[in-house]
Amino acid sequence: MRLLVCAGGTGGGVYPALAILQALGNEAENVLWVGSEGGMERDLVLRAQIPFEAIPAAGVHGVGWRQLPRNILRLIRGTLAARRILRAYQPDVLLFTGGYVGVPMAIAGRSIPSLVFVPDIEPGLALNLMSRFAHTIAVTTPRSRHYFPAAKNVVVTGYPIRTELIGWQRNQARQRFGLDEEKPVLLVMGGSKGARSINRAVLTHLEALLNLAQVIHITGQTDWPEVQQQIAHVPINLQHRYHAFPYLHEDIGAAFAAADLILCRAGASTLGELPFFGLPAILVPYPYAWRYQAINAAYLTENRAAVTLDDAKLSETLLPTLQDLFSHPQRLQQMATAMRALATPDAATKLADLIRTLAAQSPAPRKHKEVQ
Ligand SMILES: CC(=O)N[C@H]1[C@@H](OP(=O)(O)OP(=O)(O)OC[C@H]2O[C@@H](n3ccc(=O)[nH]c3=O)[C@H](O)[C@@H]2O)O[C@H](CO)[C@@H](O)[C@@H]1O
Repeated sequence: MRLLVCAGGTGGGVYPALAILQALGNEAENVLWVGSEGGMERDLVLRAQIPFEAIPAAGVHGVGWRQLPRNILRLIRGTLAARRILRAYQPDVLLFTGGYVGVPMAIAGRSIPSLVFVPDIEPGLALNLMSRFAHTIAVTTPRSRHYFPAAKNVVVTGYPIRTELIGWQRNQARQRFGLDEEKPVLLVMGGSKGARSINRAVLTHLEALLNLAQVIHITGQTDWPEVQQQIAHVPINLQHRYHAFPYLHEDIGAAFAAADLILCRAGASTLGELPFFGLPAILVPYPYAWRYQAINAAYLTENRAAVTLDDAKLSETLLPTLQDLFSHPQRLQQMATAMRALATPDAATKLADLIRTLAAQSPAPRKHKEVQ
């Protein structure tokens, strides 16, 4: 099977595809990953030792008049580059999991069997466009179905989990970070790039927060220097409770397994990774990402697995919410149970099966008309 993965932008577009490749195992030997020039996918994909090529990509929706001609030009250049890659690589199947980079590839490769995995409940603009060309659309929750025409082949698979997240025991995970086994642990993260408002609210209340719980704080690269300066102001007797990192690669699974509660954005991964770990959440949807994160957060909150806080009021609401939750361990336990009930641990396997089925439908090699 010759598989071409086209995904990128941020971690949210990359990790689901990596999880699917892991589930394909040896069958995924012939893989080429096409990402966007300058995206964060390059490092993540090369880290996983997968061959990588970059093409120009840019969004055109909601872009100002000055920027629009430049972005349209990039889209055209991206489509031409995608055609060249398809002609040279001749894939049997295309896999898309997110990012603008998929749009030129979906246009250039529209005759090739393709799977679009939509991680968020509501498909973003780019995935919506790609799904028009897709042979199969896979979604995280049944709630996504009504965003697609009934005639489309939509399969609910759940959100795929990377193998490096699996297998951590709570004790072992706590030891990994040098955490006390008895005291509660709060994990703070802002998605793959960090979240300034979450970082600011945590730093503002850090002392009070460390009196409530031990904290693993993943800051993102941008705010890391500022956070490092603040660490010096943490009272000496509380410093051992604060564990800050700019980013965690393989150890992110240990952070999830060690925590009793997470404070985070509501990116698509929260629909899969938090249920997998049965990790109750305080969700702060990113207010500038259309409605996607608000819809994800509403789903987890309606299922009583999370509470949602407004980004604009976070500095006032964060501490009382944490005090309330940590003083009601039974409620936290109920949220954990509700979160675990949403888990779909076989999602990666189901997605790998869909790819196998599509590969079997692939026309004889070197017959894809659009790319000749
Ligand atoms: C601001 C923005 O537009 N965010 C979007 C972006 O978020 P983002 O790129 O943050 O994506 P997600 O929240 O879905 O996933 C983040 C991923 O990064 C991993 N991780 C994070 C930090 C770390 O230190 N180590 C690590 O491995 C997490 O485990 C997770 O797998 O893509 C998501 C998926 O389309 C969308 O739902 C979000 O709305």
